[in-house]
Amino acid sequence: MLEVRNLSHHYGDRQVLDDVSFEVAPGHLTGFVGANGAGKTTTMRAILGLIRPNSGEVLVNARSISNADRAGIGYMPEERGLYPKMKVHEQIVYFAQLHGVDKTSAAKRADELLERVGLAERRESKVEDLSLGNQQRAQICVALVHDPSILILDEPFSGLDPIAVEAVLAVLQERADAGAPVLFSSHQLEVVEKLSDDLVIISNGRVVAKGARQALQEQHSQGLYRFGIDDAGWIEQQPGVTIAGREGGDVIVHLAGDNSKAAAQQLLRQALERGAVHRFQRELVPLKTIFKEVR
Ligand SMILES: Nc1ncnc2c1ncn2[C@@H]1O[C@H](COP(=O)(O)OP(=O)(O)OP(=O)(O)O)[C@@H](O)[C@H]1O
Repeated sequence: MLEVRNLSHHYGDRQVLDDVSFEVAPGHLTGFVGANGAGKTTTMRAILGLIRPNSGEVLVNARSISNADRAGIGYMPEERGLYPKMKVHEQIVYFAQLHGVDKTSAAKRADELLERVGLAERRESKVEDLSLGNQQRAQICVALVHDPSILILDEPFSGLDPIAVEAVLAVLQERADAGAPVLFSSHQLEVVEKLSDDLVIISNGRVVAKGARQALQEQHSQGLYRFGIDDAGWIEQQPGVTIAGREGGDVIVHLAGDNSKAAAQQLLRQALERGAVHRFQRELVPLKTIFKEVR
């Protein structure tokens, strides 16, 4: 378990982290989202020990994080740190060796990772000759080559095509399945929604929402139901019903009151009396909506 506890930090008289606390559970992919300048990179740097926060602490398995813990972190910094003139495979091996992996194992692991992220054919290319998306894939290999026990990734999916997103996700999931806590920041909310088990949302240096992604979505979706019915004109005339949206022939309704579950069943009965119901389900708001609500 990786835990950030009560982190606060100032740059000059500007407070950029204000009592930030959250946990990244082993085996979980935790999405870290927030607007530009919200404090994600600063938090990650504090975890890595690259800045010393004014107050607060970082814990690994309930103990203060040690240098050994930090050496075991796979970090993908926001400012990408590859050497442009170095060849891709050579570079990944070089970084693995910095983490104490012997050259033979590093070379083998680098080949495996390059294969996994679809970059094997470019192993002998100089980094500067790669497209930005491919440089990104190489950077991910660097973060993973020493089989890190914790992963901290600043925008790992930016600039990746959908196939590469899938490939990178599979590698991250594998590390998570091996028990690593994985924290990744991203502005691609639909990607975060798809990938993350847990969420931390930060706004102006404060954590404004956190927890299991599904639970957070459910919490923000109280009273929302989707009906697939041919004629929905009558539905908005019902007391306590407002139309929250229409999509692909479905109507999404919001049911007011504490017992929206019972109200939904009542509405379903009415709909069935009027004709066929092609679809009836609870509707989950997208992460984008939650993000706007809490920030
Ligand atoms: N070295 C620094 N000196 C002064 N201010 C800084 C420094 N680094 C970051 N900041 C400020 O701290 C705040 C938080 O920045 P941070 O990079 O942590 O945000 P972020 O959430 O990662 O943003 P983004 O999504 O744009 O990468 C910003 O207002 C930024 O300008």
